Amino acid sequence: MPDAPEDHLSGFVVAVDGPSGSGKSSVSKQVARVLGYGFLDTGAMYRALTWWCLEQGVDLGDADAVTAAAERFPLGIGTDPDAPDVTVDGTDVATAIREPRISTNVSAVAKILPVREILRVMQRRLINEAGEATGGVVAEGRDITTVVAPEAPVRILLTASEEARLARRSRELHGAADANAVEATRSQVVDRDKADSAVSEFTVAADGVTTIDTSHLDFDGSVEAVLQVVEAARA
Ligand SMILES: Nc1ncnc2c1ncn2[C@@H]1O[C@H](COP(=O)(O)OP(=O)(O)O)[C@@H](O)[C@H]1O
Ligand SMILES: Nc1ccn([C@H]2C[C@H](O)[C@@H](COP(=O)(O)OP(=O)(O)O)O2)c(=O)n1
Repeated sequence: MPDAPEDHLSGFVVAVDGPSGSGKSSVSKQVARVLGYGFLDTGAMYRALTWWCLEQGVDLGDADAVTAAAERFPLGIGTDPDAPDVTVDGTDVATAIREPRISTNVSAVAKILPVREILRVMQRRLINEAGEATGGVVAEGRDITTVVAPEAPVRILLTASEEARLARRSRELHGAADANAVEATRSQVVDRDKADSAVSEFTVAADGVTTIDTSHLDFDGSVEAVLQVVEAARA
């Protein structure tokens, strides 16, 4: 009997996990561009599901209702690093899913284990489709190295100090990293990571996972550090 589609991974998979603001999305996207690989932002999937539940008036505290929404989730997600579109039932939600109302609610959705299992299956299918199309994929999130693609040949935990992560997110959201801007960002970074840590281990590297601390690296340095781990694995 042939393997079920999710039984093995197609293409060369680079799995990247880490806390908010560590640089997962931006660094992984650039690594995918350099390698000519696909790119999968799994956080965008949790965000889009949260957007859809809110849109439909689903009570995020009702795990059965959110799971039912996940079962019929009409998500479209691009894996081209230059066009990572996100649509829900044909509506472009790429900008809407970055709004604070989604950032503050997404952990409630991500903590529901049957929802995680539904998205895990979708994520493996997307990784395989992208891997078949381009030869490889860089997939990033919170549980890619441990749950979604634990057999990936490259598994990286991207970390950075809380101070560095707060400053980056603050600059991104408020254009500044002064004390007020950092305080306004804290709940979206620190509190969310605490909530997300209940269901995924992304603060300590699992066995076989390489930690890259980007606290003192600039963006290009972080990209280079990831590429070096990939090159070592392919050598
Ligand atoms: N090594 C780095 N040094 C400085 N800024 C960075 C670095 N990596 C990412 N950034 C910036 O920090 C912000 C958050 O990065 P992002 O990739 O969204 O993090 P994550 O996906 O882990 O939450 C972005 O504005 C990004 O350009
Ligand atoms: N593989 C993943 C990816 C994201 N999540 C959850 C946890 C996060 O709070 C949200 C949003 O993830 P996202 O990567 O967009 O968040 P940050 O950019 O790191 O702030 O989704 C998850 O539980 N598992």
